[in-house]
Formats: sequence, C-alpha cells, structure tokens
Amino acid sequence: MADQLRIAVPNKGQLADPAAAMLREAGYRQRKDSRDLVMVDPENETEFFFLRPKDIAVYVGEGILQAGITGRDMLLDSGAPVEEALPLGFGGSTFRFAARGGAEMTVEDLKGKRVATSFEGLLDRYLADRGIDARVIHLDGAVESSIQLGVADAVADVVSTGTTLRNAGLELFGEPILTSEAVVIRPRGAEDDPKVEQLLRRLRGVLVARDYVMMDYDVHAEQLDDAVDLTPGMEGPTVSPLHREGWVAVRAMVPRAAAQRIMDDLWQLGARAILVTDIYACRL
Ligand SMILES: Nc1ncnc2c1ncn2[C@@H]1O[C@H](COP(=O)(O)OP(=O)(O)OP(=O)(O)O)[C@@H](O)[C@H]1O
Ligand SMILES: O=P(O)(O)OC[C@H]1O[C@H](OP(=O)(O)OP(=O)(O)O)[C@H](O)[C@@H]1O
Ligand SMILES: [Mg+2]
Repeated sequence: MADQLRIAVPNKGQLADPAAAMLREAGYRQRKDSRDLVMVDPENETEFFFLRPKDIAVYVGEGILQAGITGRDMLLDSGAPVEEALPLGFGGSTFRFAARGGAEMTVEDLKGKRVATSFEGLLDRYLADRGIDARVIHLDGAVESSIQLGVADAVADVVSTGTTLRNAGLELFGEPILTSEAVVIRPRGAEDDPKVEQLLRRLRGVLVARDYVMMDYDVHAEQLDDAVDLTPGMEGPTVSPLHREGWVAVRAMVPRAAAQRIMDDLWQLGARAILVTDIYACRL
C-alpha cells in the first residue's frame, strides 16, 4: 500500500527488545519470531523493517523508510541526512576514550597513536575538530580487546556500565565524546508526514505513561493552595467539589519517581484518600 508508514527498527542488539516493547505499548503489532525481517501491521497501516541498528540511518536518510529507531551515536556516525525527532529514554550510553589502566593518557596524547573504534565517523570528526592527527583503526565490535592484542594504543567505544572496559583492564580518559540513547529518526528537512507525526504522538504518550502517575486526593479547601503547589499537574490540576462541607477532590499527574514523597507531604497537609494509579495511555 502506497500510504503505508514504513519504519525501521533494530533487528538485534541492545535496542531491539526495548524498542519492540515500546512500539507494542504504543499499540503496534510486533514480530513474534526474531528472525522475521519484515512485519506488516494492517490495522495501523504500518510496515516494520528489522534492520541492523547501524544501517537504519542509511535507509531513513535515503528516504526509503519514513522513520526509524536507532542510537543517537549511530545516527551521528552515519553522516546520513537524518534528524533526531524524539529521544526514547532507553539504550543510554556514552561514547568514550579508554586506554590501558595506568597509562594516564590524555586526548592530546593521541597524536600519532592508533585509536580503534567501530564508530569511525564520530571519531574522525572529533579528532579533526581538535586538530589531532591520529590513526583510526576500524573494527566491527569487541573493540576493547584491540589494545591487549596490540592493534591499537587507545579505543573510542560505547560505555554503559563500564564492566566490559574494566574486564579488559582499560581506563577511561578525556571527557565523553557523546552521550547517546535510543531516538526516533526521520529524513532531514522532510515535509511533516501525518503518519510519522502520529507515531511520534503515540510514543510521546508511552513516555508520559511510563514517567507519570495519576494522583487523586481529598483535601480541606483551606489547604488547597498548598496542596496544588505540591501537585501542579501539567496544565493545572482538576479540582472538584466533594460531598463533604469545606472539602475538595483533586486530581493531577505527578512524576512517578516523586509519587511517594508527594503522598507523604500531602498527608502532612491533612489530605486524605490519596490514591495513585498508573496511566495506561495518553495524548497530552
Ligand atoms: N551495554 C549497552 N547498554 C546500553 N546501550 C548500549 C549498550 N551497548 C550499546 N548500546 C547502544 O545501543 C545501540 C545499538 O548498539 P548495539 O551494540 O546493540 O548494536 P550493534 O553493535 O550493531 O549490534 P551487535 O552488538 O548486536 O552487533 C547504540 O546506540 C549503543 O549506544
Ligand atoms: O559498559 P558496558 O555495560 O560493559 O557495555 C558496553 C559494551 O556493550 C556493547 O557491546 P556489545 O555487547 O553490543 O558488543 P559489540 O562490541 O560486539 O557491539 C558496547 O560495544 C560495549 O562493548
Ligand atoms: Mg554492540
């Protein structure tokens, strides 16, 4: 179908499962077999293409697919004409330099040295911007082993917990080159596509539903202003009359992470019947 939305999603790696979970939460059908390369979701007039995360920016940049989910590091590494439309809050990592423990290397010291990476585009640009003439060695993965094996003097690699680096006896140096997370990408400068806008609205709804909860409580009207200061909501809380002289019922969205503290504070103010519920889905 011509007006079908075509989206690229990671077929494997760190982003594949969380991306599928998020799309499922946004109401899209997802593949059942991890070997499937394409999946049609007729209800939503959407076709999903499962591709290597590093290739996704290329497909979207060529305008073959209207949107994709990949890592910001991969988007920038590709140099493809795509733009970030929405950060998704998972697949968080930093892109950093590391060298043998105790080497006390600095970024300046990289001059004339060999730096191994699987993100050549990112590294070349970083070094060029600083006028550092180093030899970039391209490797496809497991970059951390390259120093021990004598292929490189330093690495520039993805770091999440730092466990892989530590296990290879390496030590970080320099400031992070980049902070990354999973993002939705679309072709740069493309006209607004209503179907992509709808995808983004759905995903934003998922992000809000994950980060916020709904809080309901009853409070004496005299304490209402103080209570509303604690629960300002998005555009102001809903305040309804309560069938009890001098009391009102309040309903507001609050950040999930702050919910328990807010409940304690509301209780101290005299609020009662404080209830917290999950938000299943939303459009704000
Ligand atoms: N350990 C990690 N924790 C969180 N995010 C990560 C981690 N490793 C990589 N990422 C991020 O996930 C994205 C995809 O990387 P991933 O390593 O899954 O791809 P890949 O290397 O092409 O695939 P594979 O490792 O399966 O060959 C990148 O944006 C990267 O920053
Ligand atoms: O800081 P950590 O939590 O240890 O995670 C970082 C590691 O995870 C990724 O490797 P991946 O498993 O994707 O293997 P790859 O090197 O083959 O891509 C990344 O390339 C690092 O090696
Ligand atoms: Mg990897």
